[in-house]
Amino acid sequence: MAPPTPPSRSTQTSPEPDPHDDAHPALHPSVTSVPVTPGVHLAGGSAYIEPEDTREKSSLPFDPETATPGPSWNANSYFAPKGGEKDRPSSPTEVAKGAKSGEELLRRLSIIPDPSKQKHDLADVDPRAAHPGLNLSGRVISANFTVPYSIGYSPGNDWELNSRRGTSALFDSFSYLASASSPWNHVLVGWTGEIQELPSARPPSSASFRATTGHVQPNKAAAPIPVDASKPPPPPPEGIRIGRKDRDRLEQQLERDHGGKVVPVWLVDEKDEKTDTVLLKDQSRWRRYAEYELYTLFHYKVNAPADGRAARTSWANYYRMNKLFADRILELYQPGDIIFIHDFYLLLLPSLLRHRLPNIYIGFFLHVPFPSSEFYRCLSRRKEILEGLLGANMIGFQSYSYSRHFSSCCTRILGFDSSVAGVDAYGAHVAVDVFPIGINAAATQKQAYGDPVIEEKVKAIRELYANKRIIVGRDRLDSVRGVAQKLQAFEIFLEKYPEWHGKVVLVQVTSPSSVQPDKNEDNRVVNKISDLVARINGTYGSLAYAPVQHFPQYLDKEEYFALLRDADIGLITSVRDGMNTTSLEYVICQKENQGPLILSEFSGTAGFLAEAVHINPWDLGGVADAINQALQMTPEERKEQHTKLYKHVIENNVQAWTNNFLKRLMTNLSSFDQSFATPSLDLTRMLAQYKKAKRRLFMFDYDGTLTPIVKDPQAAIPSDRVIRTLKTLASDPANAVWIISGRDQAFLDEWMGHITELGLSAEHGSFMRHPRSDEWENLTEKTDMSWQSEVIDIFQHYTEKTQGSFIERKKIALTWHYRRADPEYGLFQARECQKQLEKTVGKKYEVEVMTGKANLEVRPRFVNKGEIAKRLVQAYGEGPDEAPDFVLCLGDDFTDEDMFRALRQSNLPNEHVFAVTVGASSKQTLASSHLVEPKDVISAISLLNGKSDAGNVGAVAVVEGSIPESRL
Ligand SMILES: O=P(O)(O)OC[C@H]1O[C@@H](O)[C@H](O)[C@@H](O)[C@@H]1O
Repeated sequence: MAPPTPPSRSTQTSPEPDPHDDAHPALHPSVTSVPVTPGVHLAGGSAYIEPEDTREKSSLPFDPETATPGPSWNANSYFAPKGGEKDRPSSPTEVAKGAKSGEELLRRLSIIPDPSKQKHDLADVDPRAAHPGLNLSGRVISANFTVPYSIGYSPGNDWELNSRRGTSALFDSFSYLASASSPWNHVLVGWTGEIQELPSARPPSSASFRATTGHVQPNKAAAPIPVDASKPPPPPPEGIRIGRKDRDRLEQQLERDHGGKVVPVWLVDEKDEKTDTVLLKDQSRWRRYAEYELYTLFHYKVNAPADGRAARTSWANYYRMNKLFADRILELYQPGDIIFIHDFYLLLLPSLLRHRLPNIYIGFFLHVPFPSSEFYRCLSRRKEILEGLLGANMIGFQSYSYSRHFSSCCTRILGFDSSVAGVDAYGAHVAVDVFPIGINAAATQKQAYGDPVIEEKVKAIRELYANKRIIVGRDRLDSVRGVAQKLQAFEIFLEKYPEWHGKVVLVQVTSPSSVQPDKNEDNRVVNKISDLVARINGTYGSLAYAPVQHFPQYLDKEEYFALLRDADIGLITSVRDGMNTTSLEYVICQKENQGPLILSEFSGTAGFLAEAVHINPWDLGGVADAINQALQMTPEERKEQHTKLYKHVIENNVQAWTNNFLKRLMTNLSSFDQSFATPSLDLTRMLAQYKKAKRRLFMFDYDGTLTPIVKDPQAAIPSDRVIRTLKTLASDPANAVWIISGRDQAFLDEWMGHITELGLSAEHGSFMRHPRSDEWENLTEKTDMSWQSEVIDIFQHYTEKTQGSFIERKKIALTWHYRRADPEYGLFQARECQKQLEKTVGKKYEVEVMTGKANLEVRPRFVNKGEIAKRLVQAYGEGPDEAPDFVLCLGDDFTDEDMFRALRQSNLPNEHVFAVTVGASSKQTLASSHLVEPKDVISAISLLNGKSDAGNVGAVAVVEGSIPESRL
């Protein structure tokens, strides 16, 4: 089949702006405020500067020497905005200026396509070509908490859009997706962020230099931003009112003025329908739950118990925010789009989307750490968050340990089967994988080395710190960044290695945090850092020398790159960190100097940069020693280390990361595509055959089929609804209804014995009780049972080793249960036990060792549920008017596969047999269809009984993988 052809935009010649046209991204400047120029209609919505990386194929890695930077939406967006003319986007007039011919002019204005800058020949490089079955639209809709701008509003005027600081790697990924270098069309959906009203009267920010050393200010022209000034000024108490015209204007600006289409999500407090005006009051409330609860806990910090009402409100806001994102995305969605959701602000979005569009393709990436289950389980909304995420088809993490923690939480908290490859949830397989994010390496290199201003600064900083070795650190103001640990380790270094006094400086830049979990903590961190700096400089400094140069500010980008280039050591001591982009930028900037990188093993980057010097930031003496060793590395050692690091950062750049994620998502979508998976039970067909049939046979497993699996097997008793449903079914004389279970006679008698119309089979077919009879037939009477004592001994051994496990002794079969034990340890022990049983009793006797749901069972090989199924079918006779003309067989585990096998081997026509497994559609099974859980089984039987609530089962199929809203 030919690969789906994405809507071709590169051949667009219409002068009318096409709202879906994102083929011509603008090279995103650091500050933009572009009016929509009346009378100038440009393809793609605005004039653009083609990113220089159009030659860069998506088949990465590329050659760092020749590669040029990709478009940079906010490349290094944490830099102080400059606002100068050269940073403004080019107006159409400016773009047109240098054109040497009419054709070039039209090309520059994007009115006709530039052949050298078209998207690649998709058949050659498009990864979608490998997955024709997915019917992809060719578009990626990214969902990120905010758009890449800080937005300023002045009623009636163009909106002011300033590059948003932080998450530069992610914004570069969006930029890449929107560029001509990627085969995708791209739309970014994000909140506007806290909109600031711009009254002309408002005085400019009174930023002042607050370096705590007071000794050196690297560049007076840089606009250092004091930490406290980073937060937007509080909105006026009555809030900000925004009318429809102004909102439309922002949407137009965002749609036309950037490297891809941006669609804002409006999070508002009130809306006046009459005037179509929205009111924004407490704008920060949308981030509160994510930043106060999730960010904190995901970084292994616990908040003090808070007032319950406030917690409920912030959760409600979080849910609502996710819901509004879902609404916005669904307005844009076209079948075949891929939804790529980012980070901890949008953890509920996957399921909210899946709930409404069951077949939507969703990838999710978590940029921050995911904590171990021991920590995660402290979260009060732990279930809802996991369930929200499990609506995705694939979930990506920065490092292997985070992905393992996640899978483990799904098993421990939700009871889902999981492995390192993924989680089986709600009848679907959710893939889990690791994708450490990179940076736009080529762009960083070009910026750091191509600019004469930077060259000058490199010289100036060198002169400033002449004869000194520079250790550089740049971190956000947040206790998890480990700045205090860094300073303490540096203090120990100075104490332990006095030979370095006067010869080493630590230049530490601390920029404001991108999240606002706790103001008090911010202040505590600021005070602690100030105290440490003062103490170190007081103890080891002099009038001419301050060992710590601390700058609590954003640095101008030229200064930042110059500093990274001048440094002799990069020092990262985060105590918890998803991915540290400073360390990657440092590696690029050290192309000439080849300085070593000291990196905390608690940063997600450590797994990515295995060649760096890894340290434990809590081991202050160890960090001090690492600094000393790094300072003494020979040029050969430095070169060897740096070459490896550099290659790694260049090859695993953000473009490669983006491509990798999407490629893996598509592979997963293809392998778990519904056409390969077990289909849902076709209720209509089943009902039609049921109505036609005259001799009907029903075979139901019990645990996991008619009742859910619970911690205590004795507590798995049939509900009133199950009993009534079975009774009604069995009361039809045309129906033979059997329960075929691994349970013993006593249990089946106790709970279902009173329904005399039912047939019962206990212990996997060892015993049978026919309908309307009290007698149990023993099919194993003559069997040698000497194996039992040996099995008991082995089970006993594992019971002693596995807290919470226990043995169930039945007449014939023996079961070892670990469902009350630690799920992961229990599973591990069960595998060991199984191996031992198979090597010993399994070889000596005719017995089978079977894995069940959190249990292991041993029983004689010749008795199994398949034999019973065979018997029951044969009991009708073989002739066309004798054999059952409707068979419904339901089971959930390995032991039930014997029944499905027996039915496959029978001579019954396929259309008369409904072999149904209960569980994930991805499960390996001999059944021909599946239902998700026991309640769907009861709904399906009710449908045959003619009960109206049977409709639920259809709904279950539709909302597979979604969270019930009531749980939220
Ligand atoms: O075959 P079923 O009904 O799924 O039961 C499987 C097992 O389920 C367990 O819960 C019982 O304790 C076992 O005795 C039984 O064998």
